[in-house]
Amino acid sequence: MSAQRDMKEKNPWHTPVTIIFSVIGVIAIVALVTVAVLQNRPLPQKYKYGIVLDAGSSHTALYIYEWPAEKDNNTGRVEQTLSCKVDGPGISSYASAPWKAGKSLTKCLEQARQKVPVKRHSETPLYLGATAGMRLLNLEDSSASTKVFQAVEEALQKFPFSFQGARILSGQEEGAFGWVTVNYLDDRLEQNLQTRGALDLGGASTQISFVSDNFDGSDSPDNAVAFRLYGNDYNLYTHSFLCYGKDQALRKTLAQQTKSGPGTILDPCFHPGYTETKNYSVLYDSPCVSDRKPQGAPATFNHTGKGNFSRCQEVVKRIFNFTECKYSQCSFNEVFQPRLQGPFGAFSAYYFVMNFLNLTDTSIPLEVVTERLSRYCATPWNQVKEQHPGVKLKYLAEYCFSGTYIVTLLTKGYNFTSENYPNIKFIKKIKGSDAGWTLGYMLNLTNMIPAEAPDSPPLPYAGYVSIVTVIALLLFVLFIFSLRPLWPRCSKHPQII
Ligand SMILES: O=P(O)(O)OP(=O)(O)OP(=O)(O)OC[C@H]1O[C@@H](n2cnc3c(O)ncnc32)[C@H](O)[C@@H]1O
Repeated sequence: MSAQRDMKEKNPWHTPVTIIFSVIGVIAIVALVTVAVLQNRPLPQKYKYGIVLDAGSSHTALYIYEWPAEKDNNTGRVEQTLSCKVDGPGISSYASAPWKAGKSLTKCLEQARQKVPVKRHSETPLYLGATAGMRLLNLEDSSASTKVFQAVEEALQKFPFSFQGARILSGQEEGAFGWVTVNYLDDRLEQNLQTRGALDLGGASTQISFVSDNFDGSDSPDNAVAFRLYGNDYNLYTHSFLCYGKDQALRKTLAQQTKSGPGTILDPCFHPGYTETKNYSVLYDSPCVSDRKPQGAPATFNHTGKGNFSRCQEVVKRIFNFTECKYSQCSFNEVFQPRLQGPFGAFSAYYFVMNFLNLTDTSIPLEVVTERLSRYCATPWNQVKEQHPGVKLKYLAEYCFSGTYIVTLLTKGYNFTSENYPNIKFIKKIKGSDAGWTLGYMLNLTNMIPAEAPDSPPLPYAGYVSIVTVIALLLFVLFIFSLRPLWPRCSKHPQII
């Protein structure tokens, strides 16, 4: 008893001090862990939005993009969150009743109004970019094109978004922004990987854009676009062929066959058994063919299918000029084109048509592609209609021509061969976003792709908090050990001093 009393008397404050330090330490740990957990708990994601209207020659489509609101320098990933196809034709078709062009857009804009949270409406930029249809209308009748834009702007300004204007994109912009879209979505720009060329087939124009080692723009400055993206320089080759979209190319091919204004044309690009009465003035109502309108032709002609792929290819080839080239190498129509390089993504009508024909797999050799097309073109029209009851008749009637045109454009026009044809990938979407110029256009106008690679902290935030917590714990344990001399002795045999 007296020994125990001795011990208590020697260290009267040992136990309370240790308890106080321990309590403080435990509180410190709990506080640290709470801070780390609170900092890292998933917050409800907030988004920003951007809207782009693609006013194409055949139709208009609205796309909404979203990206995380809290990212600095707009470095968050941009994704398509809604697409809306406007009913009716492209805005250039409303030249005689411009107000209808504006009205046609309202349904999709209403959808956008529902989709974008109300508190983001006023800060959401809204762009309209028009492509080859409006380029042609502007060439043909610039005052009609101005009126269509006025009507469209009036309609768009009625919505609560931040309207940034409606304009015609140049062919060069259309090609370059299509290339940016494809490579952004594939993460090839940020990661500095080999880029993918872009092949876009619209209704009125077609674009080819790619990076080639032997192109620095000096041969043909009009085809050069220089970009600095994420700290890397790109010298892009791009060309847009106006009147070589699939609808205008079809007009050109028909115009080739109706030069002398016959009453009937036997067209190898349409199925046997197909026959329609068509109007000459409708066929030649486009600047792509208007100068070739036959004199003294009847009002209508009989368009009759013969279904012959190789003869169709002969007719299609005649719409290209391969004879003249003032450069070291050309694609067609005296347009410079450097050596094809790298993988390619082919979208829009390239995809629609090749997907219908079951030919999106480019490991199918080109000879097999042409064999299949020959068989398809030779299929009687009635049989084709029976086999595809749900497909729009206009598209269905034209797939033989469209497939032949695509193969001819790629191989004879751009010089793809059996060796590099497999480098092409027919694509519609990449990671949920449509391939096309709209995303690249918005990224550019909102400065979403920095010229320099953003400086990133050496550690991600969660890693930083975890390391701080572990170090704090270690320090605390060391601290407790440093108090060892003050620890109460827990011996079964009390020491008597
Ligand atoms: O770029 P521009 O030349 O202005 O044309 P666009 O913007 O209207 O062109 P799209 O990419 O929307 O469409 C390209 C073409 O594909 C056609 N098209 C769309 N859907 C199709 C489908 O399912 N099958 C076949 N063709 C289709 C459409 O009519 C056009 O002729």
